[in-house]
Amino acid sequence: MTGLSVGGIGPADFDIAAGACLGLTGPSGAGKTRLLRAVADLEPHEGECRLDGRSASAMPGPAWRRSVSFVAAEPGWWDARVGAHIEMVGDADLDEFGFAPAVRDWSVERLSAGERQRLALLRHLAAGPLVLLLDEPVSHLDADLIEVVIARLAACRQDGMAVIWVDHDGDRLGRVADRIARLDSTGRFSCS
Ligand SMILES: Nc1ncnc2c1ncn2[C@@H]1O[C@H](COP(=O)(O)OP(=O)(O)OP(=O)(O)O)[C@@H](O)[C@H]1O
Repeated sequence: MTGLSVGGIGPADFDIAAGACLGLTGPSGAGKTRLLRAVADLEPHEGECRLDGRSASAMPGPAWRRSVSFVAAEPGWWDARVGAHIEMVGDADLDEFGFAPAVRDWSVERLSAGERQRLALLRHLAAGPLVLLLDEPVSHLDADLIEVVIARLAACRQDGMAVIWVDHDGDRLGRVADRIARLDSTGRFSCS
């Protein structure tokens, strides 16, 4: 990312190698979500994002987002039935994340916050992104499930997927990330 800024947040300059994880933290309202959305080309922004030399501005947004996938803190659902969202997710993956295959027949409405979080993550992973942008991805999970998610993401990183992980928990970021970036309350970006 070069000179990335959105609504007075940034500019942010950083590179992420394949398989690396950048942690992003900062106070509530600093602009972490907006910065992730800018990386995903979901918000008008300045600056340039490149993936393997390809510029986001030279690609249609949906094509960019197939490679650079944003997992929102509150995932969106477009069908009343869970199964419609996870057609590409196998039963073994569901099991790993604590679900029986019958979850496909559940209504989205009945899902708990943590169930939504896990299913949304599985849905994004099934698409095989090169970069995953995670906005507080384990905020609704218990300690055991947090470990499941961390282990799964570590395995994906072994396969080359890069991650930006937004979290308020500095200890957790210290565990999962190679480098920590910070937005302060004025939107100033710094990276260790
Ligand atoms: N489309 C928008 N236009 C203008 N301001 C916005 C827009 N979306 C969000 N904001 C504001 O930008 C600021 C940063 O929001 P953002 O959601 O990125 O913060 P955050 O760092 O992710 O916060 P939190 O840790 O609470 O989730 C907030 O003050 C928010 O109200």
